[in-house]
Amino acid sequence: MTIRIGLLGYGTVGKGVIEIIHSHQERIQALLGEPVEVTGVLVQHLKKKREIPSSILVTSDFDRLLLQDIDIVLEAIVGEEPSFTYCKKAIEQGKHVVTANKEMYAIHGKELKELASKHSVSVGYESTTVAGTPVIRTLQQLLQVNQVEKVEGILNGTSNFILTKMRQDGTSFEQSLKEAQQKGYAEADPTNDIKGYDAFYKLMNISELLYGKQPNWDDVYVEGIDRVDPTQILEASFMDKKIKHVATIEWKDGDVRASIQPISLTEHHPLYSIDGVQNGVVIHTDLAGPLTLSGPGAGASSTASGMIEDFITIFQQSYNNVHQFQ
Ligand SMILES: NC(=O)C1=CN([C@@H]2O[C@H](COP(=O)(O)OP(=O)(O)OC[C@H]3O[C@@H](n4cnc5c(N)ncnc54)[C@H](OP(=O)(O)O)[C@@H]3O)[C@@H](O)[C@H]2O)C=CC1
Ligand SMILES: N[C@@H](CC=O)C(=O)O
Repeated sequence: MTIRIGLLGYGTVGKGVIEIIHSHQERIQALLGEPVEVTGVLVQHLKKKREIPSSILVTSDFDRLLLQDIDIVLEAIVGEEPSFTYCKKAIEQGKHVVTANKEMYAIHGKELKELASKHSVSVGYESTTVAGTPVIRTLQQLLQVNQVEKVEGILNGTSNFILTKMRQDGTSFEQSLKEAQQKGYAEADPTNDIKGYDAFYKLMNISELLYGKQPNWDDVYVEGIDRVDPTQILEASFMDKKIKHVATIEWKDGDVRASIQPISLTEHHPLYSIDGVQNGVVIHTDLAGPLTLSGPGAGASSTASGMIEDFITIFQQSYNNVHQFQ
């Protein structure tokens, strides 16, 4: 039998997913024992020209996609809605879901997981947070015994790319943002990237995983990189420091505290050397000590890789009759 995938979105990430399924078909089939096929792709603008094989249904009607008898939905569209409605509907019809949509997941992740558990399916969300760099997987693994006291992270590829270009090459903010958009790092509307909200949603997903709750959103200080001045970057460089956009979450005084802001770091900080589109997290644990994990924070290949890894894990678990990611 073939495993049938319904893909939501054919932008940077959606295209990356199709490419990996095509280029790694043999490997995936060896892992799952069955061939894998994308049977339908959901898009917003049907008239856009795309190079999608004619065997794949291209539609803007989600119900039509569901009629394709799919086993799993890979969701790579943008924003809270209609993403949440589609994921919910898919789960209610017994389909697994993998999402890269950090905003939707920060708002509705908990509800989706509970619903998935009721319907004996799974939800994967690795790519919501630092693309395909396995931050979620690593935290899930650590949580078995360790207590994670604090996580500090550079969580937005676009912001780190821009700050690095401004510092290393003296490129303007505007030009660096343009390059980040051309490379597929920035969102089509980059407001959330440069104002810190993209990192905020990722941090909320980490919070939910670590502490089973999120801080009150109004209590979280969120500042983006849009007001960082080239002279501040230069002044930091003169003192051998780098300005980095750092998101922090910790358990303090019986509650979760979080903040997101540009901070000047010395070379002794583990996030100091993380440049360009690379992101990184420092995980402070009680037993394993501080651990640093870094990798690409954005881009087609990395993000699609995270989604495919989730997809494989879900089917391996379902063969073993285990459901539900943490
Ligand atoms: N780019 C990256 O590096 C990363 C992205 N993500 C997340 O992945 C998701 C996709 O990102 P990305 O591929 O960059 O985005 P793009 O803007 O490149 O592509 C978005 C795709 O979604 C489709 N789409 C948007 N809204 C709707 C809708 N209402 N109904 C149906 N289709 C819709 C668009 O259709 P059409 O083509 O017709 O316009 C397009 O194909 C986002 O949630 C993003 O935050 C996560 C990690 C990294
Ligand atoms: N726009 C995001 C994409 C990945 O989540 C970023 O730049 O980090």
